[in-house]
Amino acid sequence: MKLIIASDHAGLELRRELVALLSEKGITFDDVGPTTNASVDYPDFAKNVSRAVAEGRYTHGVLVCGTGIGMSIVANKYRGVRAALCTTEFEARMARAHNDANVLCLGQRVVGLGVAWSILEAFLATPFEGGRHQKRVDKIREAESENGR
Ligand SMILES: O=C[C@H](O)[C@H](O)[C@H](O)COP(=O)(O)O
Repeated sequence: MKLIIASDHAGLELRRELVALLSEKGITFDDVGPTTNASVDYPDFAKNVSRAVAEGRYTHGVLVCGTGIGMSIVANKYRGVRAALCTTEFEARMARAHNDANVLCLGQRVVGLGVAWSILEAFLATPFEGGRHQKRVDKIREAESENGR
């Protein structure tokens, strides 16, 4: 697993807390900012992470903004990126097991640290089930091709 994480200003605090927990647990990652809480545009950070996952430089990405919505909208524009906005651990497990999601989006203004950490842990620990879900993921790829992504 190769993990990359970023946020905007509205997700900065939660990102910092998650990054501290990842380090504590010995999980390696690259944190690509931002480094100050100055207001920034979430698409700029979503693009960096999504491009890195789309190009195969990272296997998993995490994006945090105020709601997680803007980040997920941008991330899902990238071919090969399956971004899931999760507010519960169950959603994170399903996003991995059924959808083979490779980018997790979180909202700092929506979930607290405890819930966010349980979501992230589930996201990182749950394997894709394959089987009947594989052909559905293949159809997502077909949809990307149809739309010129
Ligand atoms: O989907 C967008 C995100 O939630 C942004 O983090 C949010 O829109 C930023 O809002 P503001 O500029 O008011 O902090």
